Amino acid sequence: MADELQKKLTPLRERIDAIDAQLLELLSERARTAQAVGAAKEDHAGVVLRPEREAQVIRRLQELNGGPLPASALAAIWGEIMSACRGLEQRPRVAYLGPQGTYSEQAVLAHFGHAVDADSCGTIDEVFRSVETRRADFGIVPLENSNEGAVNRTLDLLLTSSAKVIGERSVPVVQCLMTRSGTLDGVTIVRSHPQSLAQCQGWLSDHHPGLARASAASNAEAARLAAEDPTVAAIAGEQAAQRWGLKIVAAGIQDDPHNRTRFFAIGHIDNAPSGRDKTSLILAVPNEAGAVYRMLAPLAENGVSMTRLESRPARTGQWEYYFYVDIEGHWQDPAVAAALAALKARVAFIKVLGSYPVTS
Ligand SMILES: C=C(O[C@@H]1C=C(C(=O)O)C=C[C@H]1O)C(=O)O
Repeated sequence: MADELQKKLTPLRERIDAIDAQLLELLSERARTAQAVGAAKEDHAGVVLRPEREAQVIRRLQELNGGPLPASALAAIWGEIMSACRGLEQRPRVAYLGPQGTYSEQAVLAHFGHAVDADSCGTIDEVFRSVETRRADFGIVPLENSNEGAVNRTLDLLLTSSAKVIGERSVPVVQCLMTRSGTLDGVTIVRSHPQSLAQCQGWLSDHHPGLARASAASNAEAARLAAEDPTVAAIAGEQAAQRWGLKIVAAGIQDDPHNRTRFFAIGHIDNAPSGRDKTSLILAVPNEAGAVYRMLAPLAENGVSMTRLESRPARTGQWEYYFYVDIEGHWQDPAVAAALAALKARVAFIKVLGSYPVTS
């Protein structure tokens, strides 16, 4: 029986080895060609990383794809290929909310691939500062969670920052309860980022109503604390358990199984249109009847779809708000440009945070 299987496997494995050798040859040729592009850019002081071009490379292959690999697999594979290719020219330094093992770190790798120097920061403020002072080329900041809504600190910092939004990345969130021993024996407190505690509050109340809850600066920081103290459990992603040597007590404990967090990539580059883009704006209008309606009318009049609307108090004490709006299209697209021109004439304040390729 084993012989029979071996007889079938041997030629198939030989075929895979031969294909891999061919792939390697092609990948090496691709890398050399990308290096030539890099050299040409250097001659013209161009930026190495071009998000719109990378989005187009992936979309073209997804269109060509006849299966069996799914579109998401092509995006992951070519994302890494392009990361490795541009890494030969320049590894971008990317600041994120650390420590290692956070979903922000996962978003860094999903967005930029592994050929990066990922720079862990203690706070979202520090991520912004790092990008603003050009210590980092890019930053990854959490923007919204499908369960808990906006990350207010990020919204507030976007208002005043000189950094532009250069990309978006959505990461599935699978929360796990973890401890040093893999059990809750002797555990009195569970720690996590407040958003994560909120995402698991139903499960915690049902399964461990007696466990005290306390906040931590990040999920991975909670994991680090749990690694130091056997009376502490943490809620974090699986990668944090690996990073801090913890064992998982229960996995997938978030109240919504489809929980995702959306991140913004921030930096100083201006993306050209990729063909399928979004633009993020901040708007403010006078505090008077019909103002929000008038604010949004230019979008509808120009056939521009709004994909997100969020408000934050302007902190003037007068019930004034900033509106965070995402629209479909690039600021250079004629319909978007017309809508923005009309908006500028109507609103008290407008800031275009950036246009960037849609990543699905
Ligand atoms: C090679 C280039 O530079 C980088 C690498 C890319 C790639 O490997 O395909 C694509 C865009 C850039 O981020 C290019 O601009 O074409």
